[in-house]
Formats: sequence, C-alpha cells, structure tokens
Amino acid sequence: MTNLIKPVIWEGDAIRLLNQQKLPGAVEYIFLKTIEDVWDSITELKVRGAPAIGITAAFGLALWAKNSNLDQTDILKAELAVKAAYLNSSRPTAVNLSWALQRLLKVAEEEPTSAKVIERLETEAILIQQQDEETCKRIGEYGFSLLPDDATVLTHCNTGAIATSKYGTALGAFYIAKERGSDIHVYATETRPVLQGARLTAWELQQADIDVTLITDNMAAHVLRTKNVDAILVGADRITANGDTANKIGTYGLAILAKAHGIPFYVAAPLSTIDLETETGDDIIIEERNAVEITHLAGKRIAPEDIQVFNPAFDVTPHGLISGIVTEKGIVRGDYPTKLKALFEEVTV
Ligand SMILES: CSC[C@@H](O)[C@@H](O)C(=O)COP(=O)(O)O
Repeated sequence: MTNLIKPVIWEGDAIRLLNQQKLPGAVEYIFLKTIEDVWDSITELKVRGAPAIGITAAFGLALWAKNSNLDQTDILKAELAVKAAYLNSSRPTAVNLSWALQRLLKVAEEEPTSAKVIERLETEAILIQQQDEETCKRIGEYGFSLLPDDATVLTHCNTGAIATSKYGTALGAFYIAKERGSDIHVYATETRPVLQGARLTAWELQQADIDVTLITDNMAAHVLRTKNVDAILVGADRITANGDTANKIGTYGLAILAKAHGIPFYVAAPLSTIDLETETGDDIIIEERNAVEITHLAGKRIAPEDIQVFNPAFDVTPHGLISGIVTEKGIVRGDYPTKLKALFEEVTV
C-alpha cells in the first residue's frame, strides 16, 4: 500500500490538491491559495469523497486564518465561524465537511490569542489528516476480514486513496487483500453521472495492480446473478443514528439488488461519517447538481435542449438493507441505534 497517491498535501502556505477532474488522463496537482479556491475545488469535484472533502476544508480554514491578518482574537474567532459556514456550504451531504470544520472551530475557542488560534488550526488540520490515515488502515483491515479468500466483490463510486487521506475505505479492504496475497477480483460500476467508478476507481485499482472489471451501472443485476459475487462493499457520505446511509446515487439500488440475490451489502466508513445528531435518512439533505452532468458527456450534449433533468448526487439506503457497517472501531451489525452510539463511547466494539 506504500505507493498510494495522496490527494491533499499541506504546503504551509497553500494546499497542493490532486485535480480529480483530470483523472485518469493526467495526474495533475493544483495549488489552492485562497478560501475561494478551496470552495470552488470542492464544489467542482476537483476533490471529492467524504473524508478528503473534510480534510481539504480543514486546511482551507487554517489557510484563511493564516492569511487573515486579524490580530484581535474575538474578531478572528467570529470571522472564523463565518468562513467555516461558507466552506460548509460547498456541498451539503457528506457530514465529514461540517465535522472537520466544527472540530477546528472548537479548538480555536480554546486558544487565548490570535497567534495561538492560527497555529492551533494548522496543527489540528494536520492531525485530522494523519488520524484519517490510521482510521482508513483499520477500516481496510476490518473490511478485508469480511471477505472470503480470493473474493469477487462489487463496489460503487470511488472510496479509494484519493477519496480520503490515503488508504481509502471500501477500497482499503481491497488493498489489504492484495497485500496479503488474496486473489481479489473487483467489479467497479462506472457511476453515472460523473463517472467516479470509470475514471477514478478503475484507474486507482489498475495502478495498484488489482484485478478490476469496469461495468456500467445498469449491468449490476446481471453481474450479481451470473458472476458469483461474494459481497458488495461501498462507502458513505452520512450515516444517521439509525444506520440509514447516504452514499453516491445508485447505492440504494445496489442494496436492493444485493438483498434480491442473497449477497451481503457492507458500508465502510469512519466515525467522522456517522452523524448521531440526525435521526434517520429522511432528514439528510441530498445534494442536487447541475443538469449538465446528465445532459452532457465529456462536454458534448447527449440529450435534447431544454429537457427537464433531476440530478440527485446521493441516495439513502435504509439500514435494513445493510448487512454491516465497517468502521475503524469494528463492524456493526443490526441494532444500529444502540451500536453506533456505543462506538463513540467505547474504545472497541
Ligand atoms: C471514502 S469516500 C465515501 C463517499 O464519499 C463516496 O462513496 C461518494 O459517494 C463520493 O461522492 P462524490 O460525489 O464523488 O464526492
């Protein structure tokens, strides 16, 4: 797993960001120097994936504070809350974004001077990124433990190194499988409309020399029926207190298909994706994105002018369809309200 690419690199006076829009054609880093650069990059999916968005936003807030020249502590703290709200408005569904920003605001409150606040924001953002690496490694281990030897799995969207600090969540399990010499085979859905599966997962797994086969989204049922798939493993953008899970549009359909075929359906996500403040999936705000993502492919119009479009970026899988939630503290199965809450109270589950 040592060769995995890092999507977000803190340079002290800028964020070096892997531009995921350019993949797989080019591995290109851009430099974000202002808070507006950070907001735009998140909105335009130059960085995407719940943990990576949170990490980028945390560095974005730290960067803004560093450049702010505000030496009056109360003014700096008040302005930080405004800037955090601005960054938080870049995408609504992944809770890691508000989780990371809230964490920064909280530590800022503990510091007595502007200089200390600025310093603390930077160290906390670095810590969030470092902790996510450890977290993802553990999720990968637990995810791998669920798979039979030489497993055939199906995944959706991209939950890899580039969606996190480094190791990925669902894809982390596949990296561990490869590392342990297990002959894993992955079916990756293309993930319309913006093709995170075709552009990113296919590329990431190919780079890691993992046996990956790309399919279109509407081939999933046929693949599950005919290809001896052992499990479906996906990520999450927000898991509510009852276990309902928002993830990339199409995930809910896959969960229904998994049930119809008697195949386990697992969600892999860090605790930073679990939102105990939100009770059920009905309360999750689902981002709706620009119609162009559906009416156009690679910049070329494929649908008639003036067609009505509905473009939700995520859907909610009800907890009853989820066989297990894989976290850095272990695998949770059933009775999600009690067991998810316990994750935040105990050292292990
Ligand atoms: C470890 S990434 C988990 C999720 O964020 C991922 O599955 C997903 O849905 C990403 O959506 P995206 O719109 O590409 O940010």
